[in-house]
Amino acid sequence: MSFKRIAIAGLGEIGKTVARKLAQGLPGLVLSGIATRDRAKAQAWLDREGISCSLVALDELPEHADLVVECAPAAILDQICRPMLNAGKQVMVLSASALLPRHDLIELARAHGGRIIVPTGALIGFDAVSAAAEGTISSVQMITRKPPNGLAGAPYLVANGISMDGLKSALCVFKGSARDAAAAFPANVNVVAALSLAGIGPDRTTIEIWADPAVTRNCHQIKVESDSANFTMAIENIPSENPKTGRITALSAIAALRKLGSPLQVGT
Ligand SMILES: NC(=O)C1=CN([C@@H]2O[C@H](COP(=O)(O)OP(=O)(O)OC[C@H]3O[C@@H](n4cnc5c(N)ncnc54)[C@H](O)[C@@H]3O)[C@@H](O)[C@H]2O)C=CC1
Ligand SMILES: O=C([O-])CC(=O)C(=O)O
Repeated sequence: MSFKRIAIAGLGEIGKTVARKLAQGLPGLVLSGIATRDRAKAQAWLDREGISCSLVALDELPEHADLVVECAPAAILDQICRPMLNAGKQVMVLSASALLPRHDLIELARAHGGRIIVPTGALIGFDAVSAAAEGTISSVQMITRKPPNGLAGAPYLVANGISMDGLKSALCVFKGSARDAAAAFPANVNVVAALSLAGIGPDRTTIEIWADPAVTRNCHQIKVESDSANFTMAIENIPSENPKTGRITALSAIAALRKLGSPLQVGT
């Protein structure tokens, strides 16, 4: 059996969970490298976990992997994707907000026979959305409610002087397109960026973002109207140790990896 070599870029909340699972074993896949900012810290973590894996530089990833799971800060998306895609390889992108304005990376994948895979991540129902998109979708509307600490520090809040401190009741902090939301909240609503790529694009997909001290989970509601079906979907994500990131995100990446090596594929 030939194994697909999987590397991880970014050993944070998502990267650690994916690394653990790959080290335990996913059929047909092998953990082949990790690119991280702080090598000493990463090595100490690998030692504690009993995982043996080379630490590599971002530009060395194509030598070590057939597919890289990108789970790093949005700012370094290009440094991860470009070398891999130039080499005709695959990148699983979690930083979907950063991908939204980067159509050139999709063109690069096309030009070199590479591939960008965006898993459903912290959201739900991309099977139904992409099926409906084969017909005609008239609207995709999303409402996100997060505990205030799941939004704190977002560039839009900082630029507009909106503080999350001592918030007593739910506050709508943003209403607009997925494109504008991804730029305004790059580490908080990757979900709407990915949803827009699955459906009708970043300008027609809309979102309201609420900071809500009454919720403890990252809650997303989606309403889709189309000529094949109307549907509403909701998910309440338990935040991980990183309050911005739901626990299910890493599991979605693992499920997408598992599909790569599986003889049975269920769902679109
Ligand atoms: N698509 C989706 O549904 C979701 C996407 N995300 C996104 O996924 C990405 C990862 O999320 P988390 O794991 O929660 O973030 P995290 O902040 O826990 O981990 C990111 C890791 O990247 C490392 N890093 C920083 N600079 C680096 C460099 N130059 N080279 C290699 N590594 C570097 C950091 O040290 C950190 O360990 C973020 O962009 C986040 O916004 C998060 C949740 C849902
Ligand atoms: O999309 C994101 O960046 C994270 C998110 O909303 C969640 O984990 O529920």
